Amino acid sequence: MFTSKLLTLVMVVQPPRILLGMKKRGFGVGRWNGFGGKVQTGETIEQAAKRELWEESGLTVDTLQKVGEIKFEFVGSTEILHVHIFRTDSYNGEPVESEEMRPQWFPLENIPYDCMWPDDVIWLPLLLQKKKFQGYFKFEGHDKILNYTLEQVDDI
Ligand SMILES: Nc1nc(SCCc2ccccc2)c2[nH]cnc2n1
Repeated sequence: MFTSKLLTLVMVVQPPRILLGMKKRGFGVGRWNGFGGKVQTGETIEQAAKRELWEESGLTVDTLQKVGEIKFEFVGSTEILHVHIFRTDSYNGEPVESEEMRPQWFPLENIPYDCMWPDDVIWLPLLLQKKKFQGYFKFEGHDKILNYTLEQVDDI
């Protein structure tokens, strides 16, 4: 019996650069990632994505593009992480460090995949090509992908 946990992830992309945050604590600590977290009761997934982006980076956005959904299973856990992934090319404000994240711009030609979740190198190129996708990754621990599926979709 698996339960599902709704999470958001926002990738801020302004070619030729991408804004990532170094996770300072909690789940995924020590890895560069987009900005996101849990969906709270009473908010939509998109509202949660905008809230988490603001809380973690200080940025506000008018619009987010929904680009993907990935479900993550971790061996030994009955909780599936259902991550809704968004992209934005425009924002208001300037990135500021938070308790959770230290933001930094990276050239798209030099994304620090070695210091990110190991699945990111598989799906992030689709986001950068403005494709829409749906995926499933099964992890053993936080470093080893046992198997995965990833497909492009027309609508997400
Ligand atoms: N890129 C990426 N992100 C996540 S969790 C994203 C959602 C999240 C969860 C908790 C705090 C902040 C953000 C991953 N999990 C397994 N592979 C992964 N890849």
